[in-house]
Amino acid sequence: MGSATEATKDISENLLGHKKVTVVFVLGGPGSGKGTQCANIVEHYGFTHLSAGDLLRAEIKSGSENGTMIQNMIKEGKIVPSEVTIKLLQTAILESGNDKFLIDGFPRNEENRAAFERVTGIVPEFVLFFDCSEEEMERRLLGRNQGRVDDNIETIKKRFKVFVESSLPVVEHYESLGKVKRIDAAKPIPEVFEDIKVIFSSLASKVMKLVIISS
Ligand SMILES: Nc1ncnc2c1ncn2[C@@H]1O[C@H](COP(=O)(O)OP(=O)(O)OP(=O)(O)O)[C@@H](O)[C@H]1O
Ligand SMILES: Nc1ccn([C@H]2C[C@H](O)[C@@H](COP(=O)(O)O)O2)c(=O)n1
Ligand SMILES: [Mg+2]
Repeated sequence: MGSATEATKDISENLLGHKKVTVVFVLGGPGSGKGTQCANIVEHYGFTHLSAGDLLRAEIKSGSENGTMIQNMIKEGKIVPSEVTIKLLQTAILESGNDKFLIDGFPRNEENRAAFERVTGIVPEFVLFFDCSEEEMERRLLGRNQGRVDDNIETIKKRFKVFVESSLPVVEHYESLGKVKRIDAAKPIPEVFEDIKVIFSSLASKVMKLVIISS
């Protein structure tokens, strides 16, 4: 029964306001394929995908007072202050109507991580980490063609530096807690998803067991 109790704690004891939620952080370098695979996970496992970068880009488009600051930071490959990004994530979670979320590209640094835990009380179920070489990520970003202001070689180099210096320590933090599930993201898209399916199918059966135990 020990493991069932632990699983209950992990899945249920995070609260956002009065809402209980399950969160998976999806981390990896720029262009490692996070967004691509989140779309697959949503389709198969019913999660809501919240990309911190997409939320920030939507904030720029909305004409918000923070828009210019966000735009400049994204162009420079810098990380936007946590309070801005967390507010966007909190609003999206509360408005979603869902109770399970893929939070993609967040937390990006220690400040993001600590502030999110402090403000929301949410501890991730696990971290899905996309492991990919810079050479491959650079090739993908330069071929992405989605009109992003940061998909140019100058900004890409800056984003890689920020990733190594600020984001990898967050992954190491979760690794020390035994929470990281590492994916070889250099494989072709369908093969990466096959590896991801193993992880999410086992999460789904863990949740099913919990439902049976508690009913
Ligand atoms: N496994 C893969 N093999 C080859 N190309 C891929 C793979 N996964 C994604 N791509 C392509 O690489 C590009 C970047 O993918 P995606 O946008 O999913 O990355 P990301 O990790 O979300 O990047 P960012 O952090 O910049 O948002 C896209 O053009 C996508 O089609
Ligand atoms: N937690 C975050 C996530 C993203 N940003 C900014 C800086 C990133 O370079 C940019 C693009 O993000 P992506 O779409 O690549 O995940 O958005 C941030 O400041 N903080
Ligand atoms: Mg993305």
